[in-house]
Amino acid sequence: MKVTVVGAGAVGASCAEYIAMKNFCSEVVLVDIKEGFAEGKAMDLMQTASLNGFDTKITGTTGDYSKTAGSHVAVITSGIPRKPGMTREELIGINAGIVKEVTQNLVKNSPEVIIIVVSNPMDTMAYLVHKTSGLPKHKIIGMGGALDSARFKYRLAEALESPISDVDGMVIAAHSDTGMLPLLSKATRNGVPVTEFLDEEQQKYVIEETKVGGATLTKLLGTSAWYAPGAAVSVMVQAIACDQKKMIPCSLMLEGEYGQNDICLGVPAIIGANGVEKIVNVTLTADEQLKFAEAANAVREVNGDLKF
Ligand SMILES: NC(=O)c1ccc[n+]([C@@H]2O[C@H](COP(=O)([O-])OP(=O)(O)OC[C@H]3O[C@@H](n4cnc5c(N)ncnc54)[C@H](O)[C@@H]3O)[C@@H](O)[C@H]2O)c1
Repeated sequence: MKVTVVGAGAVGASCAEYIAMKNFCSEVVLVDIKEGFAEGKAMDLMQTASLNGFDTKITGTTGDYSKTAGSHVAVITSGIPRKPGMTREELIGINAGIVKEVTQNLVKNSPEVIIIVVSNPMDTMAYLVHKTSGLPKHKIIGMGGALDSARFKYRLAEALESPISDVDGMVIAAHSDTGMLPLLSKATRNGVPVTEFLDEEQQKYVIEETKVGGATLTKLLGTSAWYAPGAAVSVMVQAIACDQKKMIPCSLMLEGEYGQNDICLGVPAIIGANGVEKIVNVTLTADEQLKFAEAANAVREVNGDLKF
């Protein structure tokens, strides 16, 4: 299995590192526009191979997409990250051009590729890839829900004073500070609804801290986070590479599911060798349905700024 990661910055390199450490891919190609940067990151990572015990071959290239030919999966992390105080939506002007160009280069060299979109504003960038790549819809997957769900579980475990492995939960809808929908009604500790353990104030805290999870880190770090985003992507790549049929919330093109059409939004899906094997319909409460629809309206407005 050959995987390309475009953008050898913070998220791209972290993603390549986690993929290699899990040792399920034969090759990871890093691509960046900055001269020598991807080559340098690849060499540094390869020098951890004997220390960390992996056999995945990592190479780097400055914009030579012929080196990516025959990739099964490609991850797009190229673009600018947000600075403290910025929303993800403010990145659209620069990132849309980058994502469109990168997509064309990837598809030209790997016509069968499955693309995982990470660059922000992610739901809109995933929509852009649908509109410009010519790939079937099951081969375009936006990464947001996997990360946001991990942040939700972190906050749940904190409030429950429990180990994270006791906790399960999922975040759907938009990958934005206001449009995220942590499904508290379905979150559990060892199968018991968390609502049995947490009072209303604790529940509100978990939801609000989950939604601003990225902004909290951006304020602390001066740029957006990379470890958890990289790990989240690696879980998705592994689900495809190993045909795991894992249920992961991803930003997918909706055609009637959850009452929406012609929009990419986070919904639970089965991820396997074909990319998206199936979108899973879960029953939402009336309040969750309303919030999902509001998130869709906001993403649609951002999509309106795209020029194809
Ligand atoms: N979806 C998510 O959950 C999530 C999480 C974290 C970050 N992000 C987004 O991922 C993107 C990357 O974040 P980062 O922290 O790694 O940023 P970064 O600045 O560390 O890395 C981005 C890299 O992209 C490269 N690049 C720019 N234009 C390119 C092009 N045309 N071709 C190839 N490479 C190009 C840059 O040279 C840079 O090395 C940002 O848009 C960020 O907002 C998304």
